[in-house]
Amino acid sequence: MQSAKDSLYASPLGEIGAFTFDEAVVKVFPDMIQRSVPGYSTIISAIGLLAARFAKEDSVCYDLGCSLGAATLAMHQQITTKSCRIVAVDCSAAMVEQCRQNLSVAAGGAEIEIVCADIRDIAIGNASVVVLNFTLQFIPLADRQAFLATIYRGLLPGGILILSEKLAFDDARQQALQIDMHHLFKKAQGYSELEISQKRSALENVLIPETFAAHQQRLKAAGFASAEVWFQYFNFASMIALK
Ligand SMILES: Nc1ncnc2c1ncn2[C@@H]1O[C@H](C[S@+](CC[C@H]([NH3+])C(=O)[O-])CC(=O)[O-])[C@@H](O)[C@H]1O
Ligand SMILES: O=C(O)C(=O)Cc1ccccc1
Repeated sequence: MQSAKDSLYASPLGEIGAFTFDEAVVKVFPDMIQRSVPGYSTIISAIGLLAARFAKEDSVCYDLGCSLGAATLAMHQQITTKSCRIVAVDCSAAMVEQCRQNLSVAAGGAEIEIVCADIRDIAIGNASVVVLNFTLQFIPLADRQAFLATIYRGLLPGGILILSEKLAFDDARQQALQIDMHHLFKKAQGYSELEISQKRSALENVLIPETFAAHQQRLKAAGFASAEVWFQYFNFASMIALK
């Protein structure tokens, strides 16, 4: 997936609008997410491995908030199960359009269906794998419990939810340190102080992180038997919830 360098927040912006997944973001998205999310590539690879382990015959693997289809592609490359289908969903028309182009190379193996829709509105059923890779954080807090309950109901017994999120911390010093370390990570990736602070403003009230404890509690309340972190790099974590 070739991509232009992300310089969307490099020049001073008079007014910083709320972050959206529009055409401008789509053009630079692979570079943006790679340089902004510590461990992103590691998580994508592991999603492929986990999908290969959990994908059941005649079941569906969902990639919810698929963006350009990186997790779908990883699952497609790793799944060897017969008659397994992958459904990739995103509500950004610009993302879905580019995702269709990116995934057109994925021939053979699991069939891929790409849907432009709000993930809160789709039917989820017969699922062996559900991926929410940095997507739940953009869903309003008030909708998160009901949405996870819908995912739980759509999963087959023994199914897996892979939930990756930017985390918050209850302890004030941890919260300050982890955010600081994320900003140092971004600086080391070539982002300037201005880019970091303008993007931070754009994400305010758009990307809402929660603590691991809050996620774990919600997952259990939705019905999941267990929920644990399998990967964390500063304030970015990926969790496994099992039905
Ligand atoms: N309600 C919604 N319905 C559908 N899509 C949504 C919704 N809200 C947000 N999105 C979509 O969720 C994606 C979040 S990016 C996911 C990365 C990807 N998973 C990856 O593995 O590369 C994460 C990030 O940019 O930090 C965007 O494409 C939104 O359009
Ligand atoms: O850039 C950030 O600060 C993030 O939290 C990650 C991110 C990555 C891509 C789009 C939106 C947020």
